[in-house]
Amino acid sequence: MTEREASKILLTGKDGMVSLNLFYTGMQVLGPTNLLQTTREMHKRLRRLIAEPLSLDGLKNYFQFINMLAIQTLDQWPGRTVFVLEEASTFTLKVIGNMIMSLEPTGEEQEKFRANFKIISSSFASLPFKIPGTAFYRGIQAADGGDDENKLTDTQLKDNILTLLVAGHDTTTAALTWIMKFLGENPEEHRQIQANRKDGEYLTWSELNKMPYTTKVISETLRRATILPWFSRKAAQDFEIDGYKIKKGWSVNLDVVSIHHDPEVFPDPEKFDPSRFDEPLKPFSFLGFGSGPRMCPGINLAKLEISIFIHYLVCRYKWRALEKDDSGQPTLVRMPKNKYPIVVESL
Ligand code: HEM
Repeated sequence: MTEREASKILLTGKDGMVSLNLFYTGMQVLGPTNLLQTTREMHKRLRRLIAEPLSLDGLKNYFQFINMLAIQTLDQWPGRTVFVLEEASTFTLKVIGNMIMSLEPTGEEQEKFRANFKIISSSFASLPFKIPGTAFYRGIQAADGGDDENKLTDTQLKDNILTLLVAGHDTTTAALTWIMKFLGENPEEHRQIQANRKDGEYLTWSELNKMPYTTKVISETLRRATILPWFSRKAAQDFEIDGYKIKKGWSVNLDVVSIHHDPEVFPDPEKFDPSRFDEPLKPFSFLGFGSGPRMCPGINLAKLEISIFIHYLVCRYKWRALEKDDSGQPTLVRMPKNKYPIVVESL
């Protein structure tokens, strides 16, 4: 389905009309109780549990870690060819590894985690989970009300933590890479923030929450690159959509690339233009983080990581792309095929 109207029906999924259609390997890897496969009450409950640690308030705890990691990562960039996709992947994995498992950014455990996660992305493996004891685990358990009967089982916890890792890693990696590709060098907002800062050299929490232009650049990147090009649903009952009769059990896919390139909503759709987001858009025309009950629960985290990284990048460095190649990899999460090679200079 390529129309905005269809996206409204499929994404709001009223009356339990559709469920998320997870491909077979995804179901196997993520386990039977993962958020993506659950529906109705259980889905709502799991969403409620992960909402707190992924809220802006919850994320404050990781702000300093992400700040320092962005600085350290960028410090290593000048003087060599940097494949942005690879670096973005390392950065986002370290962030989520720290959040969910309290992993330090370097050391043996980090290496083990990275190696296993690579296997997980394409098949199965067990992760060196140390979940009990981490702040994230306590956050989830606390949100659960402390009632033993209602506590998530170990399997539910494992499945869902893995789901967050898998759902949050490639997506944020791709977004960070594409944003650098589209951003070119448009540093005004960040240099202004830096110039207005009275003391200290690091980005502060309140500055982070006042970046209107960067927010538009992120949205326009997600529109133009459409990192998740289609969303898949399974019909839980017979229904009709846009005059098509859909039978229970069928897959219905929403073609988000078409919705994001509808010239009626986005004139000259191939052009990168953050000012498209100056005014509110028609409902269901921008689906960078989805919409409805399955809208991305990692939206705050993704924006936080990207904004921090971009801040230090544009304040401290200038960069140049080494290739002019716009093709993407044929993967579910769209990424630049050439991993976006650049060279970087300190300012
Ligand atoms: C820029 C980065 C990201 C993008 C573009 C993105 C995009 C999306 C989109 C479009 C959906 C809805 C898919 C659908 O309706 O079929 C979604 C769902 C989801 N995202 Fe994200 N995401 C990002 C980062 C993250 C992060 C950092 C996390 C976790 C920490 C995360 C966890 C999830 C989960 C668990 C779901 C499924 C929600 C549900 O079924 O209720 N995402 N994401």
